[in-house]
Amino acid sequence: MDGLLPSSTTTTNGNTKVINSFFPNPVTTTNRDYHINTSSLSQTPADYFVGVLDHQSTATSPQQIQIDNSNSTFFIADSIRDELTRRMAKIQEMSSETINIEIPSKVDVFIDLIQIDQISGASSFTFNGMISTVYRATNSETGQLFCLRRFHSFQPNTANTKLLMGTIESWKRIQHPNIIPLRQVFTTKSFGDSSVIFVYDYYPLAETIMSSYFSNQLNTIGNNSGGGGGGNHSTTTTTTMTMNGYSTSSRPYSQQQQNTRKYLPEQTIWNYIIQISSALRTIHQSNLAFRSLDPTKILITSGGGGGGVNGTHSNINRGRDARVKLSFCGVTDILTLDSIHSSANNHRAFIQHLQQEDLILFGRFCLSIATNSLTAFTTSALQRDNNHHNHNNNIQEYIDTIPRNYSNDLRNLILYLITFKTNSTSKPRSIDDIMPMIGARFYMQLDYFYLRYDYLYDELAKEVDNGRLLRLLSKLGTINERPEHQLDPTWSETGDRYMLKLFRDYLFHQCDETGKPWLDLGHIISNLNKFDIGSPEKICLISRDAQNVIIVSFEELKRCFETAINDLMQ
Ligand SMILES: Nc1ncnc2c1ncn2[C@@H]1O[C@H](COP(=O)(O)OP(=O)(O)OP(=O)(O)O)[C@@H](O)[C@H]1O
Repeated sequence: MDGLLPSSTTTTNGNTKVINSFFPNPVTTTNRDYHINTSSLSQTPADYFVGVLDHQSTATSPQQIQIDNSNSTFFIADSIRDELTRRMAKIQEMSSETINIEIPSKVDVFIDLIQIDQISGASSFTFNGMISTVYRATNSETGQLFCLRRFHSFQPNTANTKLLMGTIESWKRIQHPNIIPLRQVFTTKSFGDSSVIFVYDYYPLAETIMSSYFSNQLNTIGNNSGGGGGGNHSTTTTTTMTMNGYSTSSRPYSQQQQNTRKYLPEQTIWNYIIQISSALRTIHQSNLAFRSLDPTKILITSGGGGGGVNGTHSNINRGRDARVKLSFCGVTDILTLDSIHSSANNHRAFIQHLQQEDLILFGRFCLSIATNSLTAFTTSALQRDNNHHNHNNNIQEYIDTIPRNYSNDLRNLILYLITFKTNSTSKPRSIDDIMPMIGARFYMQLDYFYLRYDYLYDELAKEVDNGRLLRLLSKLGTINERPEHQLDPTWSETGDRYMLKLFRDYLFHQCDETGKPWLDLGHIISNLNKFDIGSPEKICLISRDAQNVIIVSFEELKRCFETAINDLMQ
């Protein structure tokens, strides 16, 4: 129904009048009545082509009940439609610009590979000396889209295939709303080298936290290791930085201009904390560690624009309904296979150590978003490894800035996560420890998401109705004027199907008194609804040459329609 403007309505004495919405100069509806009653039957046939709109308040379809003075009661809210439309456009993007001779036409079962985010024009990511490239691809067997992360020139470790397969299976089993699931891992020579491909679910328009919040700071890393606050822009376009063991290429200056946001609302930070901690909890409970927690590996998959619970834009709610997901799951484990340990005890201790590292990285991540400083993440990452004392001093500077903008609770949570305990006798921390620190904010965020859920459900209901009408119209279009049935009496101009053709004219091809096309979405929708439910109400159908006039009920039309569509489907 997109593209058709909705009708507005007025209600007088229990009658709802749908006012022409479709065209700028609507025909006045006051004197129009499409209900076939004795008085209307006395009209001339031509009168029936004049606009006909008048809903009784005892409307029989949900669509009629929904109609009111506002467009938003008729169609899904603009903010949701915008986001979904942009997603669809992204999905359908098959741009010729991205045709790249280095990309094979088929990799395993995947076709139509398009490199995602070719920001610097080159593969931007290295891990353990391996270059990584991310593609969107279509599974040729199912038509589903996936995200393929390829590591170039991979030498598989054949020493422990059982452990490798076990690790892959453990990651594939993880299902969580804040984790992008790993579907498959395979090696391929399709790119002309020996590559390993990690297959993940694809999220159109997903944006990394890095590009969403920190792209304007990338070039300052390395030059600026002081206290919190965003850095100045540099006009350099190809700086390379190292973060958490990975090297990344920075964005061009034009891209850095996009996100110059100051401090995030505290609720948004708690929103991220709740979602990411929940993901880590599931990973840790599965005896695994994420090992890659940094701003480039956390994706905002929806709601980053701050639509708000009811679709209204507000800065206060910016990011409050953002959905975040951890990407890159399993990569470190599978590529390094460094979890090979002879005894079960060693293995447990090793995983526990990695989980502690996850908590520290999580703390650094929270610190960086709370201070709006990528340096808070990278400095602490580097300095912790080099010198604990300096590390603590510099981190303290960042932590001290938190209460200027946020609660002590947030500060304490970050401090708890970030504090690196060297004492091997101290009890290992668990992600569950932070639950009491989040406290009642869980409820606040949950309430917020429930409200959003209810709102989205209501919006969905409108489109369900529109979807029903689209299916009805598709069937009607399929039946009408099929050339191969021209000689078949049941399909001919005198048969049952003829009425459906006249009904099509009745819906779409009416003219006003002056012979001008009369277009009204309300007329179309209300009559389609009556047709769909097979209302006993009658209408008058007139042939184009005005020689045939047929009085028929919607019920009868529906019977013709069902017979016709059943015939076609056999
Ligand atoms: N599952 C996914 N669905 C959709 N897009 C994804 C998915 N995983 C990653 N992406 C997108 O692919 C792009 C590249 O991902 P990557 O993890 O390499 O991030 P990056 O910011 O380019 O990091 P780096 O600079 O370290 O390479 C990012 O724009 C990210 O949003």
